Amino acid sequence: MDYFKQMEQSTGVLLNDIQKQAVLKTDGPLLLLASPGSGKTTTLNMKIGYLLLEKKVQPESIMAVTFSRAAAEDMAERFRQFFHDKVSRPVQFSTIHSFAFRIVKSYFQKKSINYRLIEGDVEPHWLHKRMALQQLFTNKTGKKITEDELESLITYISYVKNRMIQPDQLQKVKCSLKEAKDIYIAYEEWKRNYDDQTLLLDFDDMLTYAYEALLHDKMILKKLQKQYDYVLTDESQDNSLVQHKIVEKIASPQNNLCVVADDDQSIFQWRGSDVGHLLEFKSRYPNGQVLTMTENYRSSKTIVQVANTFIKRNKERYRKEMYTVNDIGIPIEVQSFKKREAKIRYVMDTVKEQVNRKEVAILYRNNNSAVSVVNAMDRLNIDFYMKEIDTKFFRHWVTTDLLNFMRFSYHTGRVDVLEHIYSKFNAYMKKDQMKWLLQEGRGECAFARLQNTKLEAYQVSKLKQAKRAFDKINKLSPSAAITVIEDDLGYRKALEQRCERLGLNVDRAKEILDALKEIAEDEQTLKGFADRLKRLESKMKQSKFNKGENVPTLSTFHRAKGLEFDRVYMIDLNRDILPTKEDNDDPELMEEAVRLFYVGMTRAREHLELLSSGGVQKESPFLPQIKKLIAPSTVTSPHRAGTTVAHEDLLPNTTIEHEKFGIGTIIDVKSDTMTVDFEHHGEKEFIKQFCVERGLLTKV
Ligand SMILES: Nc1ncnc2c1ncn2[C@@H]1O[C@H](COP(=O)(O)OP(=O)(O)OP(=O)(O)O)[C@@H](O)[C@H]1O
Repeated sequence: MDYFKQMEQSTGVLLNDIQKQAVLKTDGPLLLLASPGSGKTTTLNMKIGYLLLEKKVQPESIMAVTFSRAAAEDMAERFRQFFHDKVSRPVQFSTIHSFAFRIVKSYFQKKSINYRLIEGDVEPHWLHKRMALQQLFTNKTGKKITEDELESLITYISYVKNRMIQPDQLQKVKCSLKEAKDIYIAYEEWKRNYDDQTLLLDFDDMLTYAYEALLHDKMILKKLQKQYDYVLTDESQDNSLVQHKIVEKIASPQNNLCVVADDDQSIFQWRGSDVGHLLEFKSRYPNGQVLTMTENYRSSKTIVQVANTFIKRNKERYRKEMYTVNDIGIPIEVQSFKKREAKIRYVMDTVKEQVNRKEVAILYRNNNSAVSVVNAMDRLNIDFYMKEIDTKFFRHWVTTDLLNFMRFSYHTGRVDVLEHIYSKFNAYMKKDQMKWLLQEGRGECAFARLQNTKLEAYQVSKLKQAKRAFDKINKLSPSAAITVIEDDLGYRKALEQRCERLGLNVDRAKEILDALKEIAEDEQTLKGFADRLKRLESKMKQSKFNKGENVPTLSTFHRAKGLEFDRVYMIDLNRDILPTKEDNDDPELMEEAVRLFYVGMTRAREHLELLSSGGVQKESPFLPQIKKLIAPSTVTSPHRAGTTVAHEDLLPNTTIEHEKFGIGTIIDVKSDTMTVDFEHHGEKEFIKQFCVERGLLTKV
């Protein structure tokens, strides 16, 4: 029996003609360009299986790299599912970083270079890249760097190194932090001069040095080239220039290189991925083959058609027409809620109804969005799995400010706390006054003490007002306390001014404030509020242990790449979130925002909901476009002759027609759910109410 037939029997997947061609083309360069859900990862796995089982290639001779550790794990898992009983030794799937690190280690060993990693677990902690950059920023500006600024700086550095930007070109790289270039230069110098014996290395340096090793150490290069007869890379649209070059060096001179990519899913260009290099494949390998896979196996026709038309607004792309033979499915829902809480409540209500919760994903652009969802889920006792655990929200300056306002209200003599907030409320306190208070130390109410000093006329009443406000705060519920902080003490205005002055992202800061208000709503005391924040942080951290459980997945759009779910909720699709203000001003960023939205949509198999809040005027400008694309032909259910099934019709042995799965017989009915045995799709379980409300079933 031929390989493909055997694989169909053991995995249930019969590859299509293009996929088969991609598997059979083992020798020479191949670029496999493909649409979402077209089976890139499936084909790559089948190809590796083919190399092992049919061509009898040793697993150690295959270099299989992917973009992230999570993607490498997913790929290894899928490979295990397909081939666990067929191959004795698995292929190692690794990230390009871990691969590069192996090269660097042998390179440095040969050159007797000591090195220290300054990312990951670093001891002492001040040697960590983040700490070093914070210090270098302070040295340069005399100020403390904010989290947002630090992120911009780190992104700038990654971009420069991954794109192999030469020093004389640095000023051309955009960064919201104007000191970025100077700090980058100082950072490189600090690493070089740290001590004579040791080289400091960050993760991006691994790539730079690995490439240097391949260029300058012929022995290392030859050894790798000899070892790897076949080189395959998945998600290659996210590889940076230096990463592409490393892979290409190792694959040469045989060039048995299979590059799998979808330029429309390239969403890491902001930190240096280089899809342009990929698109010049033919000029690098004139004899190379390019295969295009556009049949989507994952999603309903509705989703495929809308996503396919949406992505065409981008100009910088390979022309592809994604299509599917899947059923039309159910309409895409686009909803805009007045209030964010209402939106979250709506998502929770529908998630609660789901039996198969691991087929549900809640996706968002920013990690901050996750906090409100986690809060709501925890209140409802719904467990979840988080794809990426980012707890920066709990240490963001807005969160810290609010907690400090509350803390200070308990003891207005705590000048050490006041120091962090005195410039963020409307008492117009001066630096000198704060300095004087700090010298005086903790004690009586700071405002009362200031009243005894020489004050500007306008300060007298302002300080009294501030004292009254702080005296009130600790007797209020957290929600009311935040209103006093925002309005009476003018924190919201101060926040806007601070963002304006320091070039910080004001929308991000307001999002955090709004999320904090949401969390505060269900709490009675300020202590309860602070404890709640701790609980949510710990819940998030614990959520990684729910992997594989029957729980919904929470993820950013970025981290959801490569995944698929029956139901996908894309939340917080608001103006200035996707696309952001910066995206609006830059055509390249705008195209990336479009791709990000596209990646989100194409994660859904059947059910896709696009949700925003703040009313239609606040919704993402992508949503009106999507609404236009939801033409009646793509969204309405195919016409069915029978009458819609009502609750009382849902009885065992009744034959029904489902709009997607066709004719079937109800075989089991429980209080909320029922099981239907379909003629062509086997047994499926449904929520009764959902089927009835949506009119998904008709009587036969
Ligand atoms: N020939 C095929 N026949 C039936 N199903 C297939 C076939 N090829 C792939 N699939 C199914 O299609 C779905 C998508 O496949 P896969 O995840 O490999 O796509 P992908 O191109 O890597 O997707 P993305 O780029 O969106 O992450 C999977 O459920 C897979 O089992």
